[in-house]
Amino acid sequence: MEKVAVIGAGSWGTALALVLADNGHDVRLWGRRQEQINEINTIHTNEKYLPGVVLPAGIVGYNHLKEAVEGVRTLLLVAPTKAMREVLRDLVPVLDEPVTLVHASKGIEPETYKRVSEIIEEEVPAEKRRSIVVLSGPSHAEEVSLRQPTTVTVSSSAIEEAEFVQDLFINQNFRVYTNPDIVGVELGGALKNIIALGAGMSDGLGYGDNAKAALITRGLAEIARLGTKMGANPLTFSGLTGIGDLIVTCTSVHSRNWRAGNMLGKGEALDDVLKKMGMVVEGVRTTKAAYQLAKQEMVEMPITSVLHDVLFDGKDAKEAVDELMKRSRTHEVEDVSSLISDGLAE
Ligand SMILES: NC(=O)C1=CN([C@@H]2O[C@H](COP(=O)(O)OP(=O)(O)OC[C@H]3O[C@@H](n4cnc5c(N)ncnc54)[C@H](OP(=O)(O)O)[C@@H]3O)[C@@H](O)[C@H]2O)C=CC1
Ligand SMILES: O=C(CO)COP(=O)(O)O
Repeated sequence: MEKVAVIGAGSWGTALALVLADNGHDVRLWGRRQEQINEINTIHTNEKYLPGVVLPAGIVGYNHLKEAVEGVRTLLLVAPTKAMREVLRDLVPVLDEPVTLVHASKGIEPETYKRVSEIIEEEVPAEKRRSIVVLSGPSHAEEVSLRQPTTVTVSSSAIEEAEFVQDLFINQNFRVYTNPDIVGVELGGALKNIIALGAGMSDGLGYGDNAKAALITRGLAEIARLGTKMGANPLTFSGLTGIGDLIVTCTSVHSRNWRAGNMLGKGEALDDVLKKMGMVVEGVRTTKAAYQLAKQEMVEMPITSVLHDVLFDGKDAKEAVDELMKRSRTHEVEDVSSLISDGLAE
């Protein structure tokens, strides 16, 4: 049995705390609102984020970070990407021993283009961390908390640390794989949220399954294009954290990104949509980050680019689709076009 502190009592932190408690670990779930922590400790629910779910008694809520992390060797960080630096800056002074830092957040920071593991590396001094491990994959909190079959991947540069985390979480409902490609695992998880916004928008506009299949497939192509440019293994994008997460987020009504996109497609304004959601919609900030990063790296990302214009420049969603459909003709598989331009195939 391990002592694990889960930092972030939103939907995903609470669902992962439930998996750890089911596995018999001593789970401390930290949240910043005292009334939420009282609810977790007295009636064992977190109604705002996981309505109807009764939490195992093995989850104890904490409102004070220092108390939550005392004597703990493993921390699971599940704050929205936007809040990650702030949370880490509060956390570092209360860490006495080096810890394994697992994170399960999916985003890229717009100002720096940093992945979450890079933010952790910057904020937590080397002497306070054993390793950084990423947990990602097709996994909605709503289904995990009902103990429905789910698969995820953990990734770390230290395989024994990834296997340690695999063992912490794995059970008959929650199957955990390892993959050493941190860059690919994190970029797949972050960038799929952009495409999910687009899939929701397409549904909101009244387009059908053909359009959604196109978005998923061409979305994967541009995710892999940027990902490999940033150093990822292209094979990672055909795994759970690539196509797997893209499928679930583009097709599930649980997806906050899909739902936000759907409202945008129906003509609602971004600010109103975000207010209505009441939960984090990571794809919005990640669209900004990916759009700028792709420009800097000179990587073509047509879907991300039109979505950026819809979200931040007032482009009409229907016009954005027209623009995508009217792009000049091209090959489906880039390797073919480079072979042709090199005169090696025709
Ligand atoms: N939900 C899911 O199914 C999945 C989510 N993820 C990822 O997990 C991450 C967290 O998402 P999720 O749990 O769904 O988000 P939610 O919107 O459900 O919850 C957000 C949580 O973060 C807290 N929070 C927000 N801002 C701050 C801050 N500045 N300081 C401290 N805590 C803060 C909120 O606290 P408060 O209630 O007090 O506002 C709340 O506990 C995201 O990166 C998401 O992409 C990944 C896989 C699945
Ligand atoms: O990452 C997720 C599922 O794997 C959650 O996606 P949403 O944030 O769109 O709900």
